[in-house]
Amino acid sequence: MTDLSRRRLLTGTGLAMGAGAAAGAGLVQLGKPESASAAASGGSIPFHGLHQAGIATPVQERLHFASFDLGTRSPAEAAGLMKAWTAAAVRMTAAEEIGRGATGRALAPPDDTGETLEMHASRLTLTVGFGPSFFTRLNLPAPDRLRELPPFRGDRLDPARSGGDVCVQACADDPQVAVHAVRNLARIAAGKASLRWSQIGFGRTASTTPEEKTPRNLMGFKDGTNNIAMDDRSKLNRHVWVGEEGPGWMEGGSYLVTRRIRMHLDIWDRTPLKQQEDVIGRYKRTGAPYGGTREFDPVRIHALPPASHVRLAHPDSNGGSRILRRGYSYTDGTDGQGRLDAGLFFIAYQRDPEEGFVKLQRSLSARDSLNAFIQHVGSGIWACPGGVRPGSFWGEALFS
Ligand SMILES: C=CC1=C(C)c2cc3[nH]c(cc4nc(cc5[nH]c(cc1n2)c(C)c5CCC(=O)O)C(CCC(=O)O)=C4C)c(C)c3C=C
Ligand SMILES: [Fe+2]
Repeated sequence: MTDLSRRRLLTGTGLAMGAGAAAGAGLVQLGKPESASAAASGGSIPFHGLHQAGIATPVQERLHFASFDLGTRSPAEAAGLMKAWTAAAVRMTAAEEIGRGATGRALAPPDDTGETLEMHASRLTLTVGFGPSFFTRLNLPAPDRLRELPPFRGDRLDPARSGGDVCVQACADDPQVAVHAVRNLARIAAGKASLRWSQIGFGRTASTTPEEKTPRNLMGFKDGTNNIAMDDRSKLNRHVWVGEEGPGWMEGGSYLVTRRIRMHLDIWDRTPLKQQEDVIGRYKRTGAPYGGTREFDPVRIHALPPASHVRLAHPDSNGGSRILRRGYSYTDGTDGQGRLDAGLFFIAYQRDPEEGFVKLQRSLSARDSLNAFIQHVGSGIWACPGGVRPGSFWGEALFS
C-alpha cells in the first residue's frame, strides 16, 4: 500500500457521508485509524461545505495565522492563486501530499515540503479572508461592511503586524501541520503574493462546543464560556453568517477581526486575586460569574463591577450584540526588558463588524478595567467568503 493511499485510509477521505453535510455539522471524519492513538490525534474536517471550515467547526489546539500582500494588480492572477491554494488546501486538509507529492520527481523541487509525511490531518482547517486593501489593489468592489477598523483608545498598532491583502487562518491539533500548511501556501504564492506577517498561537482560548472543557487564557481565567456554540444555528445565522444582504459571494461567509493583544503579565501576576476577579467579573477557579456559583450560570450584569470586562462585553450591555470568538494565546520570546512578549491573538467572526467587534471595542476601550493590563498591538479585518463547493475555489464567485 502506498503512503498516499494509507493516509487516505487513515483520514477517511472518500467516506460515503456528503462533505457539505459533514462540514455544516462540524463533524470530524475518521476512517479506519490504525490505532486508538491515531484516532485520538485527530481525523480530517471536510474542506468543502456551505461555510468555510475553521469558523464554526470545533476549535483545534494550535494556530498559524498568516497575512499576505499581493504582488499583482490582476484579478485573473489573484483568481489563479486562489485556485492553486484551494487545490493544495483540499489535499492538505485530507492529509494528502500536494501535487506530485514530497518525492515526486527527482529533478524538480518537490510539490510538497514533506514535513507532514506520515502525520495525520490533525483536524487541519484553512480559512481564507480578503482585507480592504485586496479590493483596492485589484480594483474590485468591496463589500459595504468591510471597512478599515476605526482607531480605538489605547491602540498601539504596529503596521508590520497589521493589515494585509489576504489572510489564511490555519488551525490544527498539531503545530507542525498548521505551520506546514502556511509554509506551502506561501511557497505556492511565490511571485504572486508574499508573507506580510504571521502569528503562531497555542492553547485555544475559546470553545465552540459546550461539551468541551473551557480552556484558560494566560491570565489564568476560563475563556470562551459564553461563546456562540457551533450547533446554535439560530445565533450563527443571526450573528455570524452573512445572509441575503450580500454581496452574493459573501453569503454563508463571515467577517473576521484579528487583534494581537499583548498582556502585561508582570503587572497581572502581582495583582491580588480579588482584584483580578473584579477586573473580569468572574471567579478564577470556577469561572462562575459574580452572583452565581457555577461556570455556566447566567450572567446578571448588575451583579458584576461596572467596569468589569464581562459586564461591558455582555450582550445585555450592547443591545444584544454577539461575536464568535476563536482566539489563541501566544508567546513570542521576550521584549528585551526581561518581560515575556505574550498575550492573546484575538479572533472574532461576525456578520457585521460595525455591530460586532467595533461596537464592543468602542465600549471596552473606553471603560474596561482590563485595559490596565493589556495593549492592542496588531489588527486586521477580513471578508471571508462562503464555503467552497467541490470543483470550485476560494472566492470564485467574486472573480466571475
Ligand atoms: C471586542 C471584543 C473583545 C476583546 C477585544 C476581548 C479581549 C479579551 N478578553 C479576555 C478575557 C475574557 N473575555 C471574556 C468574555 C468575553 N469577552 C468578549 C469580547 C472581547 N474580549 C465577549 C463578547 C465576552 C463574553 C461576554 C459574555 O457574554 O458574558 C471572559 C469570560 C469568559 C467568557 O465568557 O469567555 C474572559 C476571561 C482577555 C484576557 C482579553 C484581552 C487580552
Ligand atoms: Fe473578552
